[in-house]
Amino acid sequence: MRFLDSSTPDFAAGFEAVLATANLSTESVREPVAAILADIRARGDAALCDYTARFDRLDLVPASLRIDAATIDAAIEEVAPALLDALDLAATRIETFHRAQLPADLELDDPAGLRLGMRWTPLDAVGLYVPGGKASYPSSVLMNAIPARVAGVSRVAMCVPSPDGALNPLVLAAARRAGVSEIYRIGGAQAIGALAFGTATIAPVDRIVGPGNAFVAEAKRQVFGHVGIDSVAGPSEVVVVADGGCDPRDVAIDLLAQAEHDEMARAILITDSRELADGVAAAVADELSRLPRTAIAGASWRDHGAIILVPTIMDAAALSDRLAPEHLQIMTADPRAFFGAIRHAGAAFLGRWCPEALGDYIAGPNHVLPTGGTARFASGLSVFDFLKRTTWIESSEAGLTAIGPQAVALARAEGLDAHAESIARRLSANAPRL
Ligand SMILES: NC(=O)c1ccc[n+]([C@@H]2O[C@H](COP(=O)([O-])OP(=O)(O)OC[C@H]3O[C@@H](n4cnc5c(N)ncnc54)[C@H](O)[C@@H]3O)[C@@H](O)[C@H]2O)c1
Ligand SMILES: N[C@H](CO)Cc1c[nH]c[nH+]1
Ligand SMILES: [Zn+2]
Repeated sequence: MRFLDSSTPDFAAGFEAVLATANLSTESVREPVAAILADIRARGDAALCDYTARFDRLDLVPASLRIDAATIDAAIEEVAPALLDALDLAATRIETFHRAQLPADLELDDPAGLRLGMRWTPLDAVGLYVPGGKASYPSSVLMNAIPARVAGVSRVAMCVPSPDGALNPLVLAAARRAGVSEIYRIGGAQAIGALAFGTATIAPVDRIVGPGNAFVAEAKRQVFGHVGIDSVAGPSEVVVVADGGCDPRDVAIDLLAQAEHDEMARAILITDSRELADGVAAAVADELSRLPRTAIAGASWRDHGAIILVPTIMDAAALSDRLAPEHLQIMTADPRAFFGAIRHAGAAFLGRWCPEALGDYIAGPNHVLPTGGTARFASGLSVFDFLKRTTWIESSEAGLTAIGPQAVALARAEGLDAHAESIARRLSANAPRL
């Protein structure tokens, strides 16, 4: 963990180093991912089965890539009813929040006599990536699939790795609850390649969404253009802004809740209280000694963790914006005032009673969020990722007469005579000539 005091002369260099580790780079896996994608494109299912055997230690044949309905039914039978109820509450809340996002079509009466509009249409087929290497994520199934269904996508294909053949029953229950159409037991770059290019068993999709490790993130980046993708959601991150009124143990466990996702995850505290900073450092060490995922969380905290001391809590806003974190947890006396000063964050959690984990599971907004500083220009998953827009123009003869001559003039200025003629030939003889 790095400790930085913004009042010291070496702070700028130290903060640059924090920024450097926070910037998403998948450069180191660019070549292996390109090779996997090329192989999937060339050899389809056979390559998919080979990589699954190599990386997930699971021997498959093409017919066993897809998880059948009987396996899903049997898995759901295994899940405790109370857990299915919790899943259902989460699904209902996520559905309500995403339904409220649905945009209305636009239709304008134009003063020149045309009608102009914009119509939203759901995508036909999407691919959802649900991570499954170091942990299982039933919650990510809901977060990926529910917005797709709310948007009206008819084919929702999901890939989830099952290392050593282990399938999490709650992942399958979540897929059933959220209305996933097809589930494949594959992961990594090979799953992204199969969804993008298609194989004999898996039909290609139009857009691939969902978080994953560096291999998944880089594969999505490489298939972009052939298919659409959402933002690049890589290893998890949190910036916690906390003042001296907070309990150091609350802050410590909130930082570790992110660190336990991945050795590459990043958890950063910014505070105006030296006492809190020292208390959190001690509490993290203590909590790490008892947490089951101590190896992963400990490595993340050691290599990517930071505590930054600032003179006043509002000074934390500019630093947080430079990090543009996936999650920003605001534990200050007036969290709304602090949030008002923030421009870049995937999602914000306001107040001492709002740990980020509440948003991971059940609050309603999506937990698939931009990481690695990409919150500067990207947003979390929403119904908009599953919709596209078509604009439309309807013109009468009067409308064409009103604005056609200017279009003819512009077409001639571009030297595009067929464009000019296609309008000019429809203009009435007494329309103005420019
Ligand atoms: N941003 C978000 O919304 C969000 C949500 C949940 C999880 N996450 C992140 O998703 C990530 C999940 O990662 P994960 O590893 O647990 O699961 P994963 O499913 O993303 O990756 C597992 C796959 O990686 C591939 N792989 C592993 N080692 C490889 C190698 N050496 N060469 C080629 N391929 C290899 C394998 O095919 C394996 O199936 C974590 O970083 C977690 O923080 C992010
Ligand atoms: N915090 C993760 C996004 O970075 C999402 C998640 C799923 N389950 C638990 N957490
Ligand atoms: Zn989480």
